[in-house]
Amino acid sequence: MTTKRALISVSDKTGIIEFAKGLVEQEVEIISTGGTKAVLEQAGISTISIEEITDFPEMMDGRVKTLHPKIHGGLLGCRNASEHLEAMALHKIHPIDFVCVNLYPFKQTILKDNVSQTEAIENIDIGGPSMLRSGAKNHEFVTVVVDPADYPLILTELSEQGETTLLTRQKLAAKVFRHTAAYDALIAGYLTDLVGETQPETLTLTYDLKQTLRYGENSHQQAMFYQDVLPVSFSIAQAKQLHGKELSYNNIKDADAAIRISREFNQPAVVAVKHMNPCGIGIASTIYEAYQYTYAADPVSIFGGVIVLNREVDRQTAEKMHKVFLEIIIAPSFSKEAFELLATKKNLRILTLDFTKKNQAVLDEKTAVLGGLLIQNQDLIEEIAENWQVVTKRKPTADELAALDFAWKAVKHVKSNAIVLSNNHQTLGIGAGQMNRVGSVQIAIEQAGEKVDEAVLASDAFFPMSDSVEYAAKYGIKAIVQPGGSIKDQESIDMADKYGIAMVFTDVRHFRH
Ligand SMILES: NC(=O)c1ncn([C@@H]2O[C@H](COP(=O)(O)O)[C@@H](O)[C@H]2O)c1NC=O
Repeated sequence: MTTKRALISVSDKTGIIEFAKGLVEQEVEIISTGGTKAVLEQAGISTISIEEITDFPEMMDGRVKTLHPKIHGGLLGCRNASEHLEAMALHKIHPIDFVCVNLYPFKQTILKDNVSQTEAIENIDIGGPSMLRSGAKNHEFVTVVVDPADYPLILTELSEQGETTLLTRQKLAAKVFRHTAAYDALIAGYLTDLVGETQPETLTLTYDLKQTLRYGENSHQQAMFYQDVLPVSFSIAQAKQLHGKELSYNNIKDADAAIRISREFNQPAVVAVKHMNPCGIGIASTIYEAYQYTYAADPVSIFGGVIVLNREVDRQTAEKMHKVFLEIIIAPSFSKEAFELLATKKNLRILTLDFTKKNQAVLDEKTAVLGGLLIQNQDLIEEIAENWQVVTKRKPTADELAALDFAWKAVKHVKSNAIVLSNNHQTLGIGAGQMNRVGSVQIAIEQAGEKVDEAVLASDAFFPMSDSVEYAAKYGIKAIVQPGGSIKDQESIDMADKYGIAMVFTDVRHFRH
């Protein structure tokens, strides 16, 4: 019987000495490449160098070392096919039964600051994936391992039954193909970005499992949370949980919605979200005041809400939040006293987020549909209120203009048809997700109650007819911001003029479906 052989060639040397020792104990011979060989020999494990097998030196800065028929023949030859065995005998190819390879650190390289293109390209591993793929293809006979976490499983099976099981080899092969596919996807993404290709004919995305969730939107749905393989700092995926129960599927979606809204504001701002819509947004000169505005915006809906504050949470603000049942609080930091107080609630999820990276958000937005994936740029268009077009006889006052600006920032985050009523620092009424626009106007006005007197109105898209303006006028709304663009714009303008409403057109629509 031929001696079993393992080929070890790893960039990440974690656990490799123990693994190699374990293989040697099972009378497996080891072949290894330059750096790996040095590490193993230093640990007293003798190995066959790759050059001895290939009869070629490692060359071209390591670009060519294992790319040789003596290696790939040893990995790919079927041990039960007479032709293959004859070819192996003829060409003196010794079978290789184990491949242990992990790849050049391409991801870590491109994540470095100011990395050169040359360095990135040099970190594209060619020989490694080739061996992994050869071994994985021939998993009927070959055990292939890419993840150090799997070394113990292999050693256990070898010591218990003298070989790995077919099922283990199949599982390891599947893992290898996932790994090489993700590795290549990252390289493809890097080069695609480099050449500025924005509409590739094939989309190769890769995400890493962050968390297996207890369930999905409902308890009978299975769910997982995958994160971008290149971390996005200002995101729920990278927020750090300091306290509380594990995030649920719905928590993650709501937190994401709240984080996106908080991107709109530079001054102290507090955002409260329920079911992916804001139920209150407040801005002020202090975070304490901003929270009070947010709470007062809708003291009923905030119950069970997700709160994002863009400044450190102090004791005073924490005391206020402590009085309310909240699911999640996210902020850049918490004072010691604030944290201690909030953490007395066992289940309350408390997270920190790096607000210094607020503007480094990803540019693309992906939405799964049955059988496909939609991709668009994020709705990050920069708008300047001074450039809006006043279409009515009356111009908005400076105070109304500030309120319209605030309402406009809020309405783009409300599910369409979206209407927001606000003053210049606080939402007062939010009408979300109605199938007709006037329905959203009615809900927002009803919610604002008596505060409708101090409110301006923002509509995420144009009014198809004048009924919304008429309804708003009846309740005393003094100013409106909307994109304009309806064939019946003039009817809405006439209606606004009739009631002395100041109306501006932004020429930009903010649907959110
Ligand atoms: N060129 C080759 O033939 C080749 N064969 C193996 N490698 C890689 O070289 C690394 C190990 O090198 P070393 O043992 O010299 O530290 C591994 O990440 C392995 O995937 C290669 N490098 C790049 O393609």
